[in-house]
Amino acid sequence: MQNNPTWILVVALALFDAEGRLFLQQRPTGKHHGGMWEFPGGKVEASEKPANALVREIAEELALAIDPVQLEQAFFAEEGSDPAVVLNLYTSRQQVGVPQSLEGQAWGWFTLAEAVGLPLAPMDRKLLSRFDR
Ligand SMILES: Nc1nc2c([nH]c(=O)n2[C@H]2C[C@H](O)[C@@H](COP(=O)(O)OP(=O)(O)OP(=O)(O)O)O2)c(=O)[nH]1
Repeated sequence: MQNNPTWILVVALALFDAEGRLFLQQRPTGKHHGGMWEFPGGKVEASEKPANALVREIAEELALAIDPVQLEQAFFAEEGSDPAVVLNLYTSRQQVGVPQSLEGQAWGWFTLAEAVGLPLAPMDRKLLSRFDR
């Protein structure tokens, strides 16, 4: 990617458990949208394919081994400028163990009704609204 990109690509995961609850985590205070809840994920590096970046981010944040074969492309959102942030959301129903909070973030499993009641980062709220309740 260029030194001053006009847009950046972020990948995120809507991970559902066996009861259909959704995994969300809280952004650390002091960061952009600090304290707000989000789908786990992060920025795609220049040398990476998006799905590989997602697997890396989930391992780094939660010590979970996400199987790329079980990822489905879902929705995207775009926000801002200089740079614009493009967020690609994937879904997975892979049954994972208990996530570990490797970055100290709060997390939980939420029904969709519970999730909409959380203070969500703006694009995460937009994306969440795409799921049927
Ligand atoms: N999930 C989410 N990310 C957003 C939104 N709006 C927005 O600018 N972002 C940005 C914040 C971050 O730059 C990026 C998400 O990547 P990340 O989770 O790796 O960000 P970060 O703050 O931990 O990393 P960094 O900037 O410290 O390198 O997307 C939003 O509504 N939801």
